Amino acid sequence: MMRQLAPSDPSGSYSRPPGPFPSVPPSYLLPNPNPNPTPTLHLYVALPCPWAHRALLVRALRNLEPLLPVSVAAPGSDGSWGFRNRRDGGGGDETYGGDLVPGPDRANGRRTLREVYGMRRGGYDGRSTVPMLWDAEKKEVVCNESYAIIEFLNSVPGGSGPDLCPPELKGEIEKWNRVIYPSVNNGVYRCGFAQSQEAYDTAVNELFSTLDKLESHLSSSRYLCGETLTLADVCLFTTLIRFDLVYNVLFKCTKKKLCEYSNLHAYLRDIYQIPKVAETCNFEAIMDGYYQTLFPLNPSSIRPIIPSVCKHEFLSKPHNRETLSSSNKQLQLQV
Ligand SMILES: N[C@@H](CCC(=O)N[C@@H](CS)C(=O)NCC(=O)O)C(=O)O
Repeated sequence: MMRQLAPSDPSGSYSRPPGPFPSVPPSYLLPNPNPNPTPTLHLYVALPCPWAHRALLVRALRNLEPLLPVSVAAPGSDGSWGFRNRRDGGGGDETYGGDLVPGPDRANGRRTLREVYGMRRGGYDGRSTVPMLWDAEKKEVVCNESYAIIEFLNSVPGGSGPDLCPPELKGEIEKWNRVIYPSVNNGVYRCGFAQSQEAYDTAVNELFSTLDKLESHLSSSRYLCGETLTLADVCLFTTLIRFDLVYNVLFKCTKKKLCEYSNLHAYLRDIYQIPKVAETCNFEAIMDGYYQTLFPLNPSSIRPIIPSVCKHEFLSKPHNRETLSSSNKQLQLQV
């Protein structure tokens, strides 16, 4: 059962299959003289997914909602992504905020994400993953690798709000990503999908030793790269917001709860309280998505009660991190 859910190498370690559309083709990249740079682009996401959450966050922080419509899929009975029609109780009001609930496929009117992938010329029989950037005019998948999508969305002309990847921080952002991706973002999956004790032990020790280092780094740095929120923070946030809700319990990331790390938890609250971020976090959908669909890990599909530290009221408590921003202008990467 686990083998179907999570491919592993001979040692039992989870190995994430690479996506077949790893980068945004240069024709979509700058310089782009088109006054509306994304006229035909459409974003497919699902609310439980941390990788799709990255794209929703950058879309919100860069104020791209008017330029980039979104369709929100939900897990179907077989765990694959599907869309809800209005008569199924699906959302779909066009006002901002109202689009972040599972609803219809607004670009193609299909019932499942697999059908959308299958519309591309040449067909498709790979994994139908979110996030996925779609060219509605060419009927083609542009990219389905979250980091490439968020780098692209950050650079799209017409976006406003802070640059999340300023040139002077690009090197440092990449260094953080090399730490965070294997040990934390993919690290929680390496714990949950391990198929041998040894693979689990390696993954869980790597995860918590990295969280310990992040805890120490964030004691004197407001964000990972100093006082500027960057794409590296976006990537860390979408894993941390799911940590006590899901990964601590379902993926056996049990050494500590995230709320036991005072700096990491305050950092999480700090980002959560940035305008529009909370609207991208749907705790009910996250719980349903993980506990009800990862059948081999939770055969009864019982959804545990949401811990109080994961609720909006708790995440809205003061974080007192504003003062860190001015005291630390010369940060060095310490991990
Ligand atoms: N490398 C991809 C991973 C995306 C991914 O694994 N998405 C999951 C949801 S969390 C998915 O859509 N899985 C469906 C499937 O494997 O069929 C990224 O970072 O964008």
